[in-house]
Amino acid sequence: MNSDFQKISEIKSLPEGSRAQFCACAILKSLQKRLAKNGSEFLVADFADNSGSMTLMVFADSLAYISLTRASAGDAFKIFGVADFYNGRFSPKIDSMEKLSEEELQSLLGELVEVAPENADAMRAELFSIIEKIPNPDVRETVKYALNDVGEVFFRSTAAIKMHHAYVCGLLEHSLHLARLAVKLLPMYPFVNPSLAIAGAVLHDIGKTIEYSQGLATEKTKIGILQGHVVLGFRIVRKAALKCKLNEDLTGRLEHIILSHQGELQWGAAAVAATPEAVFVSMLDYLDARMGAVYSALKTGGDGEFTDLVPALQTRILQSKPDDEFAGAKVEVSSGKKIFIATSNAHKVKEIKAMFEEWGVDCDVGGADEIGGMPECDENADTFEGNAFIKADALKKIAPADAYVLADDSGIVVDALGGNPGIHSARYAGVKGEGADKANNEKLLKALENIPDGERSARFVCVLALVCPNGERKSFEGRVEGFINHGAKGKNGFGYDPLFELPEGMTTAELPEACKNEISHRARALKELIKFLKTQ
Ligand SMILES: O=c1nc[nH]c2c1ncn2[C@H]1C[C@H](O)[C@@H](COP(=O)(O)OP(=O)(O)OP(=O)(O)O)O1
Ligand SMILES: [Mg+2]
Repeated sequence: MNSDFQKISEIKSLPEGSRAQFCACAILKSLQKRLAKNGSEFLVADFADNSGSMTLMVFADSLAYISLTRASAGDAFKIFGVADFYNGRFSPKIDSMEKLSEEELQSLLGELVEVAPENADAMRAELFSIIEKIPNPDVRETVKYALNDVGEVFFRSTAAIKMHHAYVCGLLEHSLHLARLAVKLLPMYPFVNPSLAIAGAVLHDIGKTIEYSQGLATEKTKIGILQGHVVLGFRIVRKAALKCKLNEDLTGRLEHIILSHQGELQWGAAAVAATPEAVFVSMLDYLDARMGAVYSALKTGGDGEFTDLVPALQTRILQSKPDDEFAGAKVEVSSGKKIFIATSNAHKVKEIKAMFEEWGVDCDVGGADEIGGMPECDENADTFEGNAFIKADALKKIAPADAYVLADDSGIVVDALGGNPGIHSARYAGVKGEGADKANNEKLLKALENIPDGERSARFVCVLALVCPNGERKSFEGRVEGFINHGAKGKNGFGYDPLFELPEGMTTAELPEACKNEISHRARALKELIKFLKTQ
């Protein structure tokens, strides 16, 4: 029967004065009895299909009047009438209407109600994949318990009667949007707890599963009117947290996100957001609710330059697209990680960048000079690791919050000198700046003057310290074994390279850069670090 009825949007655009007959299939959204000036009763009925809505006035002398007096919101009808206009407004004359049988209704459901634009199964799978990323297992279980507790209705419910995401699967779509936003934006705010933020994003509106009747015409339920989705959601989440034995502090903070997500007290929030996670979730909700309202307003459209008034936005929205021939262009934003290297040694930057390029993850590696230069710092720890973190922490203070900071502390450890110069390699000869490498090399050769071959074993050691955007700290060590020769050989590399003889019979200053970057202490540490980054 699909072909023998027309969509409401088609009927409303029939030419004025055509007085064309139509047949529509639509759902009764609301019904009111009114009195005309002459004292006779008439009914005002709002009907909608998935293309739009129309308001019908049905008078007592019409056959349709009898059908309608027995109807209630959510019933679906086949409507026969004539398109007519009154003062330029669509005002059809209704001849008769028949209630759709249950069978007809099921076969037409997709035509009658608006469904979220994204595929429901795919949205559901993506939501669960984000839930699996929640680091804290108790919070993760709490989210799953709450969803399981409310059941399938979460995945079908609308998110609203009118304001935003007001369609089948709108709640799923809106919750997924918040979860996606949370995952994308969390790196910018490392002080926001990720488990609570994602849980709050997924669960913030779960009370709507109870606040709304889940029939074809969404209305508030009795308990929905008496308690509202904020408090209903709080109750669902509290029960889940208690069942999952979430600790008291996390339970209180998760409850607070639900109670405060509505933003302002006059919008129905039970408390003003007072934790980093609650402020974060309420702002994500604000963004997605308003963008959802813009989407619906533009989709419904209208004849004018602007849409009809959008209550959620307190304005009308300009309908025309921007006059921009580049409007379809995708903005290229590197999806990779940003890493800044905390060193004032340009050789280290060059080697690390080359190695990242060779076997890196998708990341953008920069030197400290790109963000204001390496701050002065005192490398006064007594291990390579300690000094590496001193440098990483110094740059972290001025690095963008969503960037990783990586520092390298390295040196040469000579067995005949009891491990010296070791962590003091850079300042071994006490010379700073340009002449340092030369002075260090001369001092080392002098110190080993009387040490015979066979007792000149040494190794390069490198410790890389990584500070992640979320504050996590990791270190990785690499070594390469060799011995100290009797005089500088080779022009490549830096520091002690001309003196460091590999078992193969050449110094690391004689190796081409790419070869050094395969076997060096720095390469070995960096390979471990990249393994870690790939898990991030
Ligand atoms: O592959 C290498 N080939 C030769 N020499 C090397 C190497 N790797 C470290 N080295 C030597 C150079 C310096 O004498 C000391 C590092 O000292 P270290 O404090 O980590 O570096 P640094 O002061 O040059 O720069 P910064 O502290 O800003 O990272 O070990
Ligand atoms: Mg140094």
